[in-house]
Amino acid sequence: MVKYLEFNSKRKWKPYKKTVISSNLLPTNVFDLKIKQFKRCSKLITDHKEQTIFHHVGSKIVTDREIAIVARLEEPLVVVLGNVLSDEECNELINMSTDKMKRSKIGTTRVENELRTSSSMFIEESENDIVARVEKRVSTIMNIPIEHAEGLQILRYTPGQQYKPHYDFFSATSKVTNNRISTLVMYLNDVEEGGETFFPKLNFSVSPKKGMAVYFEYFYNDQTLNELTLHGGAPVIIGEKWVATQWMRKQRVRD
Ligand SMILES: O=C(O)CCC(=O)C(=O)O
Ligand SMILES: [Fe+2]
Repeated sequence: MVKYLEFNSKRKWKPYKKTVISSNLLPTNVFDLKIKQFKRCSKLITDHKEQTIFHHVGSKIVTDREIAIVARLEEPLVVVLGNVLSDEECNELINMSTDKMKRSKIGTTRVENELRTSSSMFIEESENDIVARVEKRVSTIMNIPIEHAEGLQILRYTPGQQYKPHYDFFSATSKVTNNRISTLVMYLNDVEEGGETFFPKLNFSVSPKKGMAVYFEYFYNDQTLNELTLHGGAPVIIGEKWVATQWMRKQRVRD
């Protein structure tokens, strides 16, 4: 009898006993052997996983609302979340921003650039009760104190507008010392067609849905994991797309 490991319902590796198949006897069930190989491989992967900022497990995050963990990719960590914002909060964020929209400015130099063709604006910190409530919730979800948060950025895309693949962190050559470490993109409306947030290196995309969000982080020691978070906003085909993006920095940016 030999001890094997299996992943139990509480996400813990538990030993279990199984009779070993003698090496000079071919297993009658090849599928059984494949399962054993898979278990050994997945144990190796788990052992080498890097620590993440996002610490929530299971299917829920309890804040002032109950957030649903809908799907997750482990490394790099990309999490799809449901019920992040109420309809009222989405509508209010859109209304607040509509009048203030300017052509998007991107990067540290804040120049206009074809990388992003949407319009955007930053919401001042805790501009009203709704913003303060959303920021608090976002800080709980992202597991980072609100002092590390840039102001919420609101983006509006009309048909044909997009955000080409990019990294949210600044490159080593940019000389930014307090870099970004994680992102939460919240969808403020339903888009009739197009506008997916896509991760070309992961072959993964998320369709916008009002109140839902996608979270990802890029604070890994292994730079290749950070670079797998390349992402963009696909062109909107029909309708409009509104998102609120929260970027978190390694060190505080507010008092
Ligand atoms: O619009 C999207 O889906 C992505 C937005 C984004 O990448 C960002 O705001 O950094
Ligand atoms: Fe981005």
